[in-house]
Amino acid sequence: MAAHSARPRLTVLSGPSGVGKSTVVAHMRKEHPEVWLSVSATTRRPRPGERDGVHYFFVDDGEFDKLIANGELLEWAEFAGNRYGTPREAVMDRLGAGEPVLLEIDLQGARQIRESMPEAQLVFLAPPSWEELVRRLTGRGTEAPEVIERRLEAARTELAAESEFDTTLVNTSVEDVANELLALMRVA
Ligand SMILES: Nc1ncnc2c1ncn2[C@@H]1O[C@H](COP(=O)(O)OP(=O)(O)OP(=O)(O)O)[C@@H](O)[C@H]1O
Ligand SMILES: Nc1nc2c(ncn2[C@@H]2O[C@H](COP(=O)(O)O)[C@@H](O)[C@H]2O)c(=O)[nH]1
Repeated sequence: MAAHSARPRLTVLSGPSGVGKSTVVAHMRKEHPEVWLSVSATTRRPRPGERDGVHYFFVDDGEFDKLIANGELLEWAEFAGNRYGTPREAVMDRLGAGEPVLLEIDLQGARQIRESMPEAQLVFLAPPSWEELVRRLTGRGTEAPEVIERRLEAARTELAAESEFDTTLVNTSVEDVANELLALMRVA
């Protein structure tokens, strides 16, 4: 098979908090439930409606320490006061079975994946503008003002790192971006 038609097997989706990563992925998976998304572990408290084992594995600091110590995380990072990590085994099982895998993680995690799995494709989701990013993050209504500030501070660093990624998608239309991501993953 020609190299250009090979299916990319691991795709990392990153971008500043509030840009719409979860919204795009949820839209994509409604049409294509076969796209497997890694469920991360986090020390963040659940938001209303978030379910353990579905949106995240919600753990305390001690449990997260153990995941790190036991080598159970493929990557992990501290983001805006909480820790987040990708459980290694489930990802490796899927990749071993030849299935496409999607990670939705922050810039620090994307950099770690680039180091450990250079064959992964890194996709950056960018906002149409800074003002729109602030509007989305604030409008979501899930974070206190001081947490929004921390996330926006991190967003400046993340936006400055766009050139480290293989591809940038601008999230103007959820549907368009979901289709572009599917095409990059060779699912549709
Ligand atoms: N294309 C879009 N146009 C307008 N609003 C959007 C668009 N995409 C997402 N949103 C809205 O922006 C807000 C943030 O989206 P979402 O929670 O998916 O972001 P995220 O990147 O996953 O954030 P985080 O990294 O903090 O988890 C939500 O209220 C969502 O409905
Ligand atoms: N490095 C990692 N980052 C992750 C992981 N899971 C999620 N995230 C990123 O954290 C921020 C904040 O998420 P939120 O749900 O609290 O809004 C966001 O950028 C996520 O993409 C992970 O396993 N590793």
